Amino acid sequence: MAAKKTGILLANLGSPTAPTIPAVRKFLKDFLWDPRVVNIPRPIWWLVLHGFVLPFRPARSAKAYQKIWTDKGSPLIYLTRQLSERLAEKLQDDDISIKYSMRYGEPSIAGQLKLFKEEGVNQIIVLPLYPQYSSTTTASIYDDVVKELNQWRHLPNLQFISDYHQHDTYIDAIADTVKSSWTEHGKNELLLMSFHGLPELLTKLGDPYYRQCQDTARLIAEKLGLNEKQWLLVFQSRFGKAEWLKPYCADTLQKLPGEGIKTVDVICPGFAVDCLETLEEMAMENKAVFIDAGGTDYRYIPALNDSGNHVDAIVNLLDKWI
Ligand SMILES: C=CC1=C(C)c2cc3[nH]c(cc4nc(cc5[nH]c(cc1n2)c(C)c5CCC(=O)O)C(CCC(=O)O)=C4C)c(C)c3C=C
Ligand SMILES: [Fe+2]
Ligand SMILES: [Fe+2]
Repeated sequence: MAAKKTGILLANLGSPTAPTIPAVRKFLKDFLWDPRVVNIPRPIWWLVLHGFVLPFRPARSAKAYQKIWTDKGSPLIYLTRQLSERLAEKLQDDDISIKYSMRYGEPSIAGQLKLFKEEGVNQIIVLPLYPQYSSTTTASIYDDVVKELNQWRHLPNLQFISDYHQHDTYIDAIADTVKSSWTEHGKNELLLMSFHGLPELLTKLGDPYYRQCQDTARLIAEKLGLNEKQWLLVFQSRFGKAEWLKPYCADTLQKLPGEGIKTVDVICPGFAVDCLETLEEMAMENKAVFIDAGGTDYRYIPALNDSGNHVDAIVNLLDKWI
């Protein structure tokens, strides 16, 4: 019998290959054509996407990507890669192969699964780097995994981690980042917990994302001993004209100084690693909204990224299978 060999596949969203208009257009075309992300009848959505979104949005998004792009490329991609490297260093096991992948772009999920096959892996654990499950993100990774495995004759054991929104070590790790910030810089009046938004309709159709964000936020607040006046859950990154989950982050930041809250700490617990949505939208754009409205201190606390706490949380999460 072949020795047990486990493949751990971290999966994240993906980024354009460069912060340029053509590269961003290619990325958005791939991402926004996914029916899990936008579930509008195909002919109608094709016309809207090609007539209104792809001619205009890439210029705006490319500008935003330029502000956060680094020598190592997109933060989302290099931080996911570094996280997988730290995880391999921590596990130090020849029977475990760790790879990272992107749902849109490279390295692709299909390509990394094929490499596992060549390595003789007979157990695969897929960990989407989305603590809260959404049909738009987590399920799309599942679709991509299954699309590849559908072509295999000999299927491995497969474990798909659909969420970890209330996992102890993940909650502890986030709470620790907040405590470290408080120790280093002092505690602001309010802890704002911002999650990526989602069309409201999806919750009505059974997507558990909204409830899972509420659970995560409450658990973090409890862990930090905050009363209900000391924290707030908001949703960022609205896209398009439909109603999305509320309260909207930017509207809230606009109002807070007028209500007497002039200093905020900000975390984004739904993002495993920093990316466009945290580094540009939260740490730059929304900071300006708050300061322009009369706020005096806005502190964005980074995502878990490739920290030891994050690696420990993932090892703990995978413990049952490795
Ligand atoms: C209908 C549109 C979108 C849905 C639904 C959506 C859900 C969703 N997205 C994330 C995580 C990320 N999104 C990121 C970027 C991004 N998201 C959308 C649109 C939807 N997201 C767009 C158009 C973009 C691109 C940037 C822009 O033009 O504004 C990213 C960052 C990618 C990067 O390269 O850094 C992440 C991460 C979640 C978790 C989610 C549902 C819960
Ligand atoms: Fe998004
Ligand atoms: Fe955004």
